[in-house]
Amino acid sequence: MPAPQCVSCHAARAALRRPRSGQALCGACFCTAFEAEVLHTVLAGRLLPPGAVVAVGASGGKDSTVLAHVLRELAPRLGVSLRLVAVDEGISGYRDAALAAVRRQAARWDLPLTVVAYADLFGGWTMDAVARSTAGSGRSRACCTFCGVLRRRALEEGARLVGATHIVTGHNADDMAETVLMNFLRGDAGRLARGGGLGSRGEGGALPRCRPLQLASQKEVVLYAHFRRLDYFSEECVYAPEAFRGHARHLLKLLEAARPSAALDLVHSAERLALAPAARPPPPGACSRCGALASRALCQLSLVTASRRRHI
Ligand SMILES: Nc1ncnc2c1ncn2[C@@H]1O[C@H](COP(=O)(O)OP(=O)(O)OP(=O)(O)O)[C@@H](O)[C@H]1O
Repeated sequence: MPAPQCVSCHAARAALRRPRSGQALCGACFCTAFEAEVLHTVLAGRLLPPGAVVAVGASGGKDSTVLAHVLRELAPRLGVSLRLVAVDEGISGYRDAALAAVRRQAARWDLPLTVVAYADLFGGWTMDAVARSTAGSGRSRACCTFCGVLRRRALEEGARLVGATHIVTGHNADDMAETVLMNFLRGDAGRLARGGGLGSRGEGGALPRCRPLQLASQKEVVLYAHFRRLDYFSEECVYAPEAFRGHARHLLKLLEAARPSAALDLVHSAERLALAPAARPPPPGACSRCGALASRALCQLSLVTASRRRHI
């Protein structure tokens, strides 16, 4: 049976059915609709004001590749300029290939790229060194949590280096739904209380951050990359199989099989669960050792480096 006609242009054959709505669209109309939805997310949420210098966290993966491409399309209408900032965590057998993809993208899109490395920012520490130092200690499964904290700091440094006023990352609806599930499963009331808004205005002097793809499903991000023929790096980080996130991902897939809107429902639930400002836990303070943002007395980096010193 031939494919149905695209319900938007009525000229081309449909190439897909949108996973949530079931709408049959051709590739070109799907990409136009996807870009319009991201534009709406940015404008309705007032995420990026005209004149903003936007640092795009570029990992080389599908989400940040799609984000950079869409924002580049929308930049003239939004009145913003873009810089790519990539973080080299020092993960051999993984990050070098991903960085090569980011370099190809920067050249293809003619966007300035800055690479910041953990080793330069954190006294010679790379993720490989952290993983070696925690191996067998029962803390190795926390590698991804730890890396996430350092990456946040590194992205902030990189963004400041290029004169950015805002930071954007490629987290999509599935990523956010997994995080909500993880916060529930860990009983992390503090994070749940902060809710799942589209970004932060910049607590404690940090640059404002936002996630313009937060309402887009992973499937549609992949479809967009396919129809726009984007070149991205698709391998998983070598430390990811140990991460708790994998269980949340599995759980989300089961939920989506029964209820296709499960990921977006979880994202919206997190927004509704956000507590009134007065009932929220206090905002993060400063690490007593290095002064970085921290929700406890010592930040994650100080905790790891302090315990490493004790072992020596
Ligand atoms: N090494 C990095 N350098 C710069 N930004 C990063 C890096 N790793 C992650 N990010 C940012 O954080 C977002 C979410 O991170 P995640 O770990 O899901 O990335 P990924 O799976 O490697 O790639 P992607 O999300 O781009 O497909 C990315 O979309 C990107 O914007």
